[in-house]
Amino acid sequence: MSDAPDPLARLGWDEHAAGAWAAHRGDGNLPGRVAAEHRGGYVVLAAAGEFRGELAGRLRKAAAKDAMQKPAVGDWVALDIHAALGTATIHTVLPRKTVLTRRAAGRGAAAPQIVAADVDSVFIVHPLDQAPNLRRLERYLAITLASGAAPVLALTKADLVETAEPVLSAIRPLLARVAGERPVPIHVLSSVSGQGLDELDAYIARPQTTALIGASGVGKSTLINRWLGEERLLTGELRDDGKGRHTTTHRELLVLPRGGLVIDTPGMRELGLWNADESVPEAFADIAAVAENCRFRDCTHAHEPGCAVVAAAAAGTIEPERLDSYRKLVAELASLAKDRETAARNRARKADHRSLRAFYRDPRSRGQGD
Ligand SMILES: Nc1nc2c(ncn2[C@@H]2O[C@H](COP(=O)(O)OP(=O)(O)OP(=O)(O)O)[C@@H](O)[C@H]2O)c(=O)[nH]1
Ligand SMILES: [Zn+2]
Repeated sequence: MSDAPDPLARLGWDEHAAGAWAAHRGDGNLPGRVAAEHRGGYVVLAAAGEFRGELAGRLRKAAAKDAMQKPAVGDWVALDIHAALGTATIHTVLPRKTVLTRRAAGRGAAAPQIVAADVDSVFIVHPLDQAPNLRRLERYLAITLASGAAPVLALTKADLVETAEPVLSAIRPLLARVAGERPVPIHVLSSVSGQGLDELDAYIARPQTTALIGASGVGKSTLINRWLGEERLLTGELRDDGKGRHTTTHRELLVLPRGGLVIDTPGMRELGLWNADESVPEAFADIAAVAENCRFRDCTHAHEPGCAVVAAAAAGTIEPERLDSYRKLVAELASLAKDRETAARNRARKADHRSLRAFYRDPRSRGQGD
């Protein structure tokens, strides 16, 4: 690519985006990318600059019915730009290349929430000064694999430990069992000393988009600030002394000096599985391979006769913790499926009630919301 890329290339415009856009060329709209979502609306980036985005009526209605249709940070969208007002109407979300999705937080909600769209890699961030929570890493891995983006393990705060070896040897076996052609890369980093940062150039150069996930305080914002070359994001320290700068506490797509783009995902406590039916077995390829030999296809590997997984655990070829973790994620997927069924039934029932009320012109239905 040339030294002076066209403005869309600066937003991560790639073959996929160009292909997705082809269907919209000629309808008068312009392509743009969702950089942030606020309570009242969106921030979108386009070739002509940054605009305040709002949803077109039709898209608003579709998004209210189905959360996956709602524009998310990272999405390419078709815009009607009102340059004089600094605003843009978002008409369409272009077909996504990848989508990182979690189950919306909160009790009983059987709805998805998009964490980031159209990312190429997802950095799963873990600090070296903490013992790795393998269960948590397995969950991050399953969610990342489900997104279609490439998982990368970023081990931060290398300056705080003498050696990364204990954490590496705990994590390596877990990553070695992930199905797929490419092994999951591991990077040992420090945003303080700069160690390992030059290994990351491939992820943060044009036209790559990278999302960072991980618990609070693992060093996501600090790493992004390093990439930005400025203290743009609010980090733990800044938060403590409460200095006001251009800071952010929400998901935001940022353009990096090297031409890549990055999405921070601060403050995400829960990462419930959503579309992970296939990626959980992918993250547990070792157990999934053994499970092929279970007597029942829908074996939960708990108490069924002829369970090959339980037999392998008894024989010591599968670690009990790993089996336990796998079972928990499989159970979470099963309960999600049940909650989704219930939610769908309730929606259908509500629709029936509405049409019945309309049919009988029930006076109670007048002036009463539901
Ligand atoms: N020693 C050391 N400290 C670091 C490093 N990276 C981050 N920190 C510190 O760790 C703390 C948390 O870092 P953040 O970057 O705010 O963590 P975060 O992952 O963005 O956290 P949330 O925004 O809450 O999700 C801050 O005090 C940082 O200064 C590092 O490489 N070395
Ligand atoms: Zn079984």
